[in-house]
Amino acid sequence: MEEEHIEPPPYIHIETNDFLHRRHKRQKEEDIAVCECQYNLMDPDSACGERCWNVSTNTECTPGYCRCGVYCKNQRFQKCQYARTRLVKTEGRGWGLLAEENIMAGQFVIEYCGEVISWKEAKRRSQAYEDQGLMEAYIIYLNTAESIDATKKGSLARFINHSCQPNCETRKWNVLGEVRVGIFAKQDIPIGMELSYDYNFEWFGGAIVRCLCGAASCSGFLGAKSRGFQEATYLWEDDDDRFSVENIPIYDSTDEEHTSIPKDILLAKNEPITQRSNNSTVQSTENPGIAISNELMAMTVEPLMAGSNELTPMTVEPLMASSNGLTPMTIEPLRAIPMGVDFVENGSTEYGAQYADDVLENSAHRVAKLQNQSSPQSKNHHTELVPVRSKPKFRGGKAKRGLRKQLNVADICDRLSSAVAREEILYCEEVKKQATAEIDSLYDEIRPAIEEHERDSQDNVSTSLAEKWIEASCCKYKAEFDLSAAIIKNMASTPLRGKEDVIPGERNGLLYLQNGT
Ligand SMILES: C[S@@+](CC[C@H](N)C(=O)[O-])C[C@H]1O[C@@H](n2cnc3c(N)ncnc32)[C@H](O)[C@@H]1O
Repeated sequence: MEEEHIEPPPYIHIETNDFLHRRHKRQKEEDIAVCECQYNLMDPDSACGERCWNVSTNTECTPGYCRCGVYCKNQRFQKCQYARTRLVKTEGRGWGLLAEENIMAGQFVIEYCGEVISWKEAKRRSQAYEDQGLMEAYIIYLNTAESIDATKKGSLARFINHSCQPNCETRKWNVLGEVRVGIFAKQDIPIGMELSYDYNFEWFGGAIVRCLCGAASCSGFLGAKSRGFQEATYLWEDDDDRFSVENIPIYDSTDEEHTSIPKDILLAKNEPITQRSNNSTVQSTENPGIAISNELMAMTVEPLMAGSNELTPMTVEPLMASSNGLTPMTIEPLRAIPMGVDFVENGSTEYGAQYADDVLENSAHRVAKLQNQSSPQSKNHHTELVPVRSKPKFRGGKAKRGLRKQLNVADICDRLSSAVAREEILYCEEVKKQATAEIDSLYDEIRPAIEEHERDSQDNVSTSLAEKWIEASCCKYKAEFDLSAAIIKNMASTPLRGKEDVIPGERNGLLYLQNGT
């Protein structure tokens, strides 16, 4: 093995994010969340463990404010309390990171650090890196307005490879007023195993890379669910030839030897750049031997509702009709699934706070009517859905924004038999969540400015902040619209299934594979 002779291409190692387009936020005293924990020598869990309010809201305790003082266990990002890891050369996937100790499920592994840049800059850089022939992409989403670029500066987390069946996941934490991204173990990880997470929702894009994770559930390409990938491959257009990417240049990471970071973007050292080698020092996280099969067939879909409001049943060809023996089926039109209501497991339905009572009344009436009208097939799916009104609870202005009509995406996904359809909806939901989180964090920024303005009515709220707010609002509305559109499209154009058809182990319409299954 050449392990001792080769090194990864140079980069600048950092352990906290570097802010390029703005200053690090200063946490205001009134914004500091102080938990109720008090350290008790006899109970080690008393010092900000699972029961800590801050832990349950993914917020780190602020030193000097937490009563547990030095015993506080909820400052892991701040104290860089990382798991022990080791860099290794993998087969075909460049460098990777291994667990160098046994890691427990839920454990904080490492922070994904890099340069915090605006979304516009991320787009510009991503294109520039691609133009420079950089095959490894290190930009991930932080929120709808910002990204983290670990290309030139970063922590060891930049070496964690993607897997479609990963043992880690990313989680966002609030640390001293800033959002930071951590890699957390999804399961117990034994010493020596390669760490991986699913890039999909974080992936900024870049060259299209064939995924070599080897998982049985492999989606074929890195970030196949990412917006960048979908835009590049025109997934939802015309004949809906999703995943038919023959015309797009695909970078297969085993195809060629290549330099990782072009010399002109290196900041750390001016050393010769390490060539990618096919020598392997580790095995892939899962089944490295499994050949990648990505034979998804294009699906034929009749035009959506043919431009009329008449809701008539439509014929849909199933996905992969030739391989799984499914035959074309007739599905009920969308009316069988009333939108704008939240289907709850026990049959109750919650409406959003913004609906006036008469709207609620009408909706309830309509839902009940539709249920009576629906065919036996749709009855089978939806007869248990009974709308009930729940009074909105307003507590302060901020909560109001959160109380919009909610869709129960998990329930909707459970009704869809097409994995691709479910994935699209889950992707849109994730984007919507990020857009919501972004506007929530902006609210915290804009609120003090507004209050200040109201108090002494002198200064205006800064234009840039107001613009940011408007932009974030637009993003959020767009994300909500995209989610609704994805649901409508997929419910109307892909086969539905009954609750009884949901496979054990399935959640949100996705099957979660256990290790070794
Ligand atoms: C964040 S970097 C990960 C570290 C990278 N392997 C390195 O050597 O620096 C992401 C890049 O690693 C490669 N990569 C990560 N996961 C992969 C996978 N499952 N299959 C193929 N290539 C992968 C791709 O080139 C991708 O652009």
